[in-house]
Amino acid sequence: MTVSDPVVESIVATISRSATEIRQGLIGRRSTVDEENPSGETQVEADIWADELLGDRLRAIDGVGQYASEERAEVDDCGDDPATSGSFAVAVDPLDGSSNLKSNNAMGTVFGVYDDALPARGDALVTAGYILYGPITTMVLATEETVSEYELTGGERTVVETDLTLPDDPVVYGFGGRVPDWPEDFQAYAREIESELKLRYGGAMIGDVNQVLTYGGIFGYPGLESRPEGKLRLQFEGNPIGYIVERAGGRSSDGSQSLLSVEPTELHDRTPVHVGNADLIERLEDRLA
Ligand SMILES: O=P(O)(O)OC[C@H]1O[C@](O)(COP(=O)(O)O)[C@@H](O)[C@@H]1O
Ligand SMILES: [Mg+2]
Ligand SMILES: [Mg+2]
Repeated sequence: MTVSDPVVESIVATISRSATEIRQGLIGRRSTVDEENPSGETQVEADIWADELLGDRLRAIDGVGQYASEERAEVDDCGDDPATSGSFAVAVDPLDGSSNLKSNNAMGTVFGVYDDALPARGDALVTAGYILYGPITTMVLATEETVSEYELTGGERTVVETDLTLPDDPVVYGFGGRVPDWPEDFQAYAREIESELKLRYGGAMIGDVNQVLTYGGIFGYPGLESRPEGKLRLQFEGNPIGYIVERAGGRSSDGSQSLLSVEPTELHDRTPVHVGNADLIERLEDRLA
């Protein structure tokens, strides 16, 4: 199954073909380097390597006007301006959850294809997806039409599900950040959810969101007392995940509105992120109001 726009298909094919290589290249690249990314976080060798690999390949595609990643400070202009031409901007979190490399746990790659210049609102996304490096390498891809799941091996992508939707009856939840750092209203909401659903938290947004897409439920990384803007980045994490979950029939929220309506101010903006079954997100917004 391919995406109807040839440039977007080329972007998706490039990322999915690179995924098996990225997975293989993690070996020997687990240690931290003496560098910080633009969000002030320690980088591991693999973060920088995966960013360079994806950046080189995506910038070479005709019709990609901008490449941006969590690992580089500025937008890389590599073609026509996506705001005024038919070009696309690609925003990537090359390795999501890379601190899990040390303990050898799940990680991912997240991407969003915008038809506007970055930083852009999530409703400018035309496609978004993620790779999950679990026991099997899979890709979840959301387009305007549908959400599909693929298995990736040796550069090939094989469809396993063409119309992925969030199960109606929620089963799992996962919330990031230290509990004492959660604002009181979020703590009260979490107490309710704990009594209804099962905890699933692995410390990589992609792994945790994939649990929610598989079983139904809610994933959240809230605004914290010490950091009201939360931890996750709007362009590289919040928008793509919000788009995917909304396309799959769920909802996304920054605590008061859909992530896709959040107005960005800077490329590396952070935002609280909540995604999951619509009724759970509505309840959350009521509690935080
Ligand atoms: O360790 P914490 O505070 O629970 O944070 C976990 C969150 O941070 C992240 O690892 C941030 O992503 P990066 O690894 O891409 O910086 C998310 O994947 C995850 O949801
Ligand atoms: Mg991430
Ligand atoms: Mg990352």
